[in-house]
Amino acid sequence: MEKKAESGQLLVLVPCPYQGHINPMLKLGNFLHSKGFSIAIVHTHFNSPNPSNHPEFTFFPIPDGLTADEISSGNAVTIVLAINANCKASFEQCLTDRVTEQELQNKITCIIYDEFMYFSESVANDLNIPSILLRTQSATNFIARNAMIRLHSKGCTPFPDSMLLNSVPELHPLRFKDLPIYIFGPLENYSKLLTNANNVRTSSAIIWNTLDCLDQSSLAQIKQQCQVPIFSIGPLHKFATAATSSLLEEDTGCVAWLDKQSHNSVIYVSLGSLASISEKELAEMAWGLAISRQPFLWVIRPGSICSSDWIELLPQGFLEAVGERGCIVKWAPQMEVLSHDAVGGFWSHCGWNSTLESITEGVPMLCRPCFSDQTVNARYVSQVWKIGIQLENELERGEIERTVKKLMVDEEGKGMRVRAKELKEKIEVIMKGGSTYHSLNELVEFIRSF
Ligand SMILES: O=c1ccn([C@@H]2O[C@H](COP(=O)(O)OP(=O)(O)O[C@H]3O[C@H](CO)[C@@H](O)[C@H](O)[C@H]3O)[C@@H](O)[C@H]2O)c(=O)[nH]1
Repeated sequence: MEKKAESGQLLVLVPCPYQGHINPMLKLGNFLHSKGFSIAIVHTHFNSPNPSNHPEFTFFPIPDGLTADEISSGNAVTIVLAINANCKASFEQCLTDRVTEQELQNKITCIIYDEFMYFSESVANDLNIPSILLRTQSATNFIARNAMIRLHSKGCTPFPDSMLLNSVPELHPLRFKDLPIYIFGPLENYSKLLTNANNVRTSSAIIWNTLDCLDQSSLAQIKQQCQVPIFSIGPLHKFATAATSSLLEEDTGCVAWLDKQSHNSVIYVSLGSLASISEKELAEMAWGLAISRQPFLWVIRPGSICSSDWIELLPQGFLEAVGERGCIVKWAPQMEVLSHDAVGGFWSHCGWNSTLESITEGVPMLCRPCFSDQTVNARYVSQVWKIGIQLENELERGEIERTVKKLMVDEEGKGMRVRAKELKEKIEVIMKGGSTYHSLNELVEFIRSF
């Protein structure tokens, strides 16, 4: 019989306050809670998840010291650097005063923190508590971003146009244009953030939201060089309860619209929680979808086109042209959407969560990466797993129309759908008795041994 965690074993989880990071951390919390651990979530005031959706956790907000200017800049790298500079004292105080008091002076077994909340590691050290870090992007991206940091420190960035399509030595099939960068601020800041997140000084282990069958050679390479155990336990979203950790309200009306569409006919379009597009790109996307004549469900997040009145920015005549064939929402219940029988393709920015969620539902992808690890993921979707097509050029309606048809209707897309279903089935087996299953069990034993 499985050994339960000792009563009162308390884990403190510190998510990075962005949707793509909150989701995997809270799902990790769900999993560990199911194994008998008590879970406390320490989070910044900025972008805090809704505690009432997670009655099984205790939430502890901490002041983050962010200024109104930093928040309104929308620059995630600046904001995360500021949180790391500001939060050490408030986190330490929260642990010594509130968490232990609330949990009746129970000892904190371990702090599990997002790699980008690296201030947590020094707090853990000060208080003599073991710590583990969670990485929410692929292992291949980890190697690619280290290559980018090295090239940047040698003064090779930005890469000249003539280099962009060349392969990066030893990183095949990645090209220089696929190396992760952040486009909304100086590369210097992004490189600093990644370098800090890379430095695992005293943490006891790394939890990685990935799995061997997608990331095998990169994981093997990293494990060889790493001093601490690595638990590759992805895809974490599969261990979720029904509870949502969405920061925006999900529009469930789109599921009723999907119910009326035929099998595999709908292309779902979403660029995640951070990426944005210009008005011109919005117009090209709109007309590309319109002339493809394919039903579509499109998430246009408020603020993603530099305006909250996004519906007014849609080109004139577009809504009339598509009529009932299109459904537009501000935020969707994405996992429910991807598992819907009507959804046959996913136009995605290729954030790692969206990529994993699409793969585990066997949905082929139209990839349009924007920044960070998305370029690496898109390249792997199209060139390694061969379950998608990448839109590489400037967005243009004719090319969008052709690519949507290629994915949704043509033989090429059918082949991708078959491979996507095969990959989905392979992952199901891995989760039931393969590498993910074993890593999860090993992780639980590892934490219980503290
Ligand atoms: O309408 C929507 C759109 C998205 N989601 C969810 O939001 C998450 C989005 O995560 P992700 O696809 O990873 O994209 P980002 O929000 O852009 O995530 C950031 O964090 C990721 C993990 O580190 C990185 O891979 C990305 O590049 C980075 O931009 C996913 O779980 C989606 O299911 C919804 O629930 N509803």
